[in-house]
Amino acid sequence: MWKVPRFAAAGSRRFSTAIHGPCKVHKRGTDILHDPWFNKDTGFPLTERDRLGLRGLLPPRVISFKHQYDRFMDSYRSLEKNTKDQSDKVVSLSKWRILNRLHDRNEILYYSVLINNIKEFAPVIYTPTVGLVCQNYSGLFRRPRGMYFSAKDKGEMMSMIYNWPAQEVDMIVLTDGSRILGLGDLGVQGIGIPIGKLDMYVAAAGFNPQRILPVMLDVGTNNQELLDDPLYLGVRQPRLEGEEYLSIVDEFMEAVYSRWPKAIVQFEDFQMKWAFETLKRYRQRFCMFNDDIQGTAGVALAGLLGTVRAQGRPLSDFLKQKIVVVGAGSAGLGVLNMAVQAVSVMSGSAPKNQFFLIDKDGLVTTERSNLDPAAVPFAKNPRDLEGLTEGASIIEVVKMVKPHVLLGLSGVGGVFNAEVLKAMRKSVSTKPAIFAMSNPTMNAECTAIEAFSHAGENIVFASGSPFENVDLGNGKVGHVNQANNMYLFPGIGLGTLLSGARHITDGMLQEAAQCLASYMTDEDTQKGILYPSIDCIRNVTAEVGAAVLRAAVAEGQAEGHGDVGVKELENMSQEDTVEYVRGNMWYPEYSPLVHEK
Ligand SMILES: NC(=O)C1=CN([C@@H]2O[C@H](COP(=O)(O)OP(=O)(O)OC[C@H]3O[C@@H](n4cnc5c(N)ncnc54)[C@H](O)[C@@H]3O)[C@@H](O)[C@H]2O)C=CC1
Ligand SMILES: CC(=O)C(=O)O
Ligand SMILES: [Mg+2]
Repeated sequence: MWKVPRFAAAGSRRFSTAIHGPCKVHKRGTDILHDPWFNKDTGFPLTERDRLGLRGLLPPRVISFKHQYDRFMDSYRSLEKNTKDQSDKVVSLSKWRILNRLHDRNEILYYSVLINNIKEFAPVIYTPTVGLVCQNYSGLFRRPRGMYFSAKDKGEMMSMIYNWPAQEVDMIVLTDGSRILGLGDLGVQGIGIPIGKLDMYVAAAGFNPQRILPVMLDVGTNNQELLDDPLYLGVRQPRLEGEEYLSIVDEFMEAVYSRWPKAIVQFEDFQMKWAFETLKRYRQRFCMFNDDIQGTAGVALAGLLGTVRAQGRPLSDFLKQKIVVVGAGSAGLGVLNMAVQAVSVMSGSAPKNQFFLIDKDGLVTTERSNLDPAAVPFAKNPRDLEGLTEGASIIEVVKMVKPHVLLGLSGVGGVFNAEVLKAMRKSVSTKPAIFAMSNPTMNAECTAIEAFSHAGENIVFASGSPFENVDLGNGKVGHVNQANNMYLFPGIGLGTLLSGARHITDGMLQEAAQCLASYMTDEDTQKGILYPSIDCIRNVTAEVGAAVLRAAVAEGQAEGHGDVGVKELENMSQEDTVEYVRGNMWYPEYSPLVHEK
């Protein structure tokens, strides 16, 4: 059953004094300075410079880590000051570039500034700026990051995978670039998304950046503009389809698991047909999940349960909520699948006329010709619809249903227009909820200001990309939530890794969603605050990771990790498990480097 426990927020460690064990490095001299995993810039102590053949290759003064950190932040602040009159696009890309240059030079310093300023930097390395970066990636490209497997590499992947320099990989984020955020097919340029997601894995879950791998599966693109662009860096051919496509993904998955049998693969931003097909094809064979289908679903469900609490109602009222989902793609259908599972768990039966699904052709009913099989369970029987017919528009549905929640995962900016939002004033809920979850910002179904000004001040609002809170006048503030799968995927990954599970089950994902749903207090939810601040994302991830791990143990999926066996996992209390997960998070600190041939 869905419970409502509460957890104390924990602060992040800023500059830890913990002594790290030495780190082996198989290089010397300039090779170390050019390797962002090991480079400390001017921070190398003199003894280390002697040991590693660095003496004379750096200016003589040794700069402390804190000094390096402050120096970077000062440069960042100057850049902000110097670009303040420029367009949003120029400012965003300048911020991304300065962070990216640090990422390419010194990862410890990069992750330190990222973790300590996550609220400010997440919108730069993740949504929305990552969308702009992907759109311009071929021009922005300077240094490679991650791996690229293309349609031209068929038959070679089993050996190519050994080109990756790390002996161990824990987490892979894989895309084929076919549906990047709400921006469509960006081909090879979509690599920015795995990179941004994995930055969130490091920042939120403390994955070791030496054990993560962003991957682009370049099977061509159907984006003619990119095919015509002389700078385009991907394979210049239309996307592979059917068996040809699947054989490339199969070969990649076999190659990954032959080298790293315990790695976890997150599928990200695949167009809907391949998102569902690959999930079905691999989830029983490999330790993988689809973030857009499963991660998004858990975050949305947590938000939907939060809206029930925001109305001051018991969670069992979820069964009475009318919810209109706009967007019948991988994300929208993922949300509905999980919402239906939650209803079944709560009531023991299927939902009754509670959920309404709308796609680009309007309300989805059983009368639809060519109904997508994945949408069939949510297609309305016209007999159950009073006054609505197949293909009814959003405004017609909202006026007729007067839903508690209007949730957008359509990828279409502005589709919740003034008329639709005004119609939400007639919602049967005391606190109507509007979730404009599409990314990046320009693809959000509405802005926060539009939602509060048209739908009224008593709404609950959430968006996929961040918006500022809205000043409602008279000292009142309209709270903006960020309903983004970043609240779950890091914990799903970390909990799975530490459990040693070979598969990611529905039970593990449901526990992740429930944990997030119960994270906020009643007091917060009644103020319209459904999700925690991103500032405490490591704490959220520790709780979510522990919930996933415990579910894996309870279901007999866990096999243990490292020196910690299943028996020890079984004997951990809930608090012990949270501490165990937290204790396994990597923190960016310089370790002494020891040369080994
Ligand atoms: N906030 C979050 O955590 C997440 C947000 N998303 C966002 O959700 C959006 C959709 O993602 P997917 O489902 O994977 O895409 P998709 O391409 O699989 O599905 C899009 C759906 O929207 C429908 N649609 C298009 N135009 C419409 C219109 N004018 N009115 C109503 N429906 C319309 C399409 O028919 C389709 O069913 C993207 O913008 C993505 O960034 C996706 C995953 C997570
Ligand atoms: C957040 C995310 O995964 C998306 O917009 O696709
Ligand atoms: Mg995604």
